[in-house]
Amino acid sequence: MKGRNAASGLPNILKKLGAMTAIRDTYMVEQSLLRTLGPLLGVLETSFYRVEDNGDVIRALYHSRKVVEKQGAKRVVDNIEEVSNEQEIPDILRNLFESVRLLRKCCSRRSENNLLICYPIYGKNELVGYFVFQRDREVTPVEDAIVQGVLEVFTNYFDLLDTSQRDQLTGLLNRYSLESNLDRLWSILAARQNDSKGEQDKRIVKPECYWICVLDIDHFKKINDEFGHVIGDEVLIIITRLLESSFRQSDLLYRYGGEEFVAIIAANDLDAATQALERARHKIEKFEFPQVGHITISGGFSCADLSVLPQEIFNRADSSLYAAKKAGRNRICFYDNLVAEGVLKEVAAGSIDLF
Ligand SMILES: Nc1nc2c(ncn2[C@@H]2O[C@H](COP(=O)(O)OP(=O)(O)OP(=O)(O)O)[C@@H](O)[C@H]2O)c(=O)[nH]1
Repeated sequence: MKGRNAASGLPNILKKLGAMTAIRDTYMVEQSLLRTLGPLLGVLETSFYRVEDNGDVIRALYHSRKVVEKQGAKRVVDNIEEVSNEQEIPDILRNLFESVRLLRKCCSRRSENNLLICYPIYGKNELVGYFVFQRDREVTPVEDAIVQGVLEVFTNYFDLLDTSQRDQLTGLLNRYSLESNLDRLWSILAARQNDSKGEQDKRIVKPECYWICVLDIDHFKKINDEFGHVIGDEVLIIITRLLESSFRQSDLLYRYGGEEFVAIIAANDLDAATQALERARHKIEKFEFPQVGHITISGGFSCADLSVLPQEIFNRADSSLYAAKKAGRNRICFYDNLVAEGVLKEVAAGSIDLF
């Protein structure tokens, strides 16, 4: 793309920015960023790596486009793949990330016949990710200005959306965000199922299952009544931090209601999921809360089974939480076990609409 072409592509760029800012879901906005920048730079593959505070990659998005010809007509087909806990980032890319992080600007590395080019992405002045693509030549000053501009619109809009999806007291994702993420999770699982029928991508380490857990603080009303709402709020914040430190960065944690949290965690099997949840419960049980002393939580969880509606899985976890409360609190119950023990009756899939 020469300078002249880039300028003449302005209406197209504005159209794409308009489309990007019409989206109301943070994950879709990330995808839209790649769909916008790939064609602008004339490349077929782009990637976005989201990083946590210490610089570790927590999520990667890979976008690819190819032109397919069917009955004489050409069509562009694009594909987005999302990977949590990406394990196999090549050394050359890690090295490039490090330079970009230290220099706080776009850097490139020669890789065989191509250049690997990486831009830093900032949110609230902190590094939040990298935008990466490969090409046979460096970016021109005009392209550079366009990429920087698009990245700036992206981060400003992303921050705005992210704020609207977060609970103000704890900073956790809110109930509205859970609703959209549950549907998204089901789409990812469906894509994986199709994937496993075809050729598997060896690069991706896929957890076998996601688990949805509803957690609730025990006797929280008593804490408010005895110590006041300010202390109650402090307890909510401390419990949030304890839960966050018990799960992986790539797991999702929501404040669903007053003293109710929802965790969506990736784990290979029931044992691993139980361990993660028990670790969280135990951490809270052991903690000495200022003024209040010891507090416990109860929880119920279920496996994200694709053949069942997301709302129904949530309902299973929620009824398991109710069973945990009834059984004496300070415990986490698994839905299938409760059904096998006859404590809960299996509800027909899809018959309940919670949201
Ligand atoms: N401090 C504070 N309290 C809240 C907030 N949101 C909800 N609550 C309180 O949370 C309490 C929830 O009480 P209940 O639903 O009766 O549950 P509980 O006392 O925890 O009892 P169990 O769940 O049965 O163990 C109520 O007193 C609410 O006022 C909040 O943002 N801050």
